[in-house]
Amino acid sequence: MPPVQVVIGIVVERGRVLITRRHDDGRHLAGFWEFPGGKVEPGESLEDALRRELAEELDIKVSVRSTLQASTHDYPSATVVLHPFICDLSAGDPKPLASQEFRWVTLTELPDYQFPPANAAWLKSLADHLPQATT
Ligand SMILES: Nc1nc2c([nH]c(=O)n2[C@H]2C[C@H](O)[C@@H](COP(=O)(O)OP(=O)(O)OP(=O)(O)O)O2)c(=O)[nH]1
Ligand SMILES: [Mg+2]
Repeated sequence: MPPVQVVIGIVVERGRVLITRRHDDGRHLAGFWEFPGGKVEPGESLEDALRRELAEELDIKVSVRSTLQASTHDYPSATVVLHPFICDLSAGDPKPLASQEFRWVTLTELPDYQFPPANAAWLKSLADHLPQATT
């Protein structure tokens, strides 16, 4: 199977980042915290996929500031390539349309949340890429 391309939004607002919690439904990574996003559909650009996912999952619009290097992780079920985008919130108040809950957290608080193994490669160095102090 070819790798699954996944876009994720690291939405920054007033020194905090937006994280969402996956449903406790027994599916892949159930209950883990993550950054909103999802799988890129055929024919879609990465940025179009990001806008679609953030609209579908949270009813928000974002403007992209920068991207982080893509990272690849092998899960037992599939290989996933994560494409992280650092964004500003440009419109809307987040609603947890596809997750159990969302939170705005500082980078200092981020280690208190359990993220999927694929995020570990870059999560610790996230501060180096963010626009302002988020502690
Ligand atoms: N959204 C998101 N997915 C992540 C992160 N880290 C990570 O390993 N993943 C994995 C989990 C999934 O195997 C894969 C795709 O994410 P997803 O479940 O959000 O995909 P989707 O929104 O298209 O949802 P679905 O239609 O498959 O239910 O990426 C992350 O920080 N955010
Ligand atoms: Mg998703």
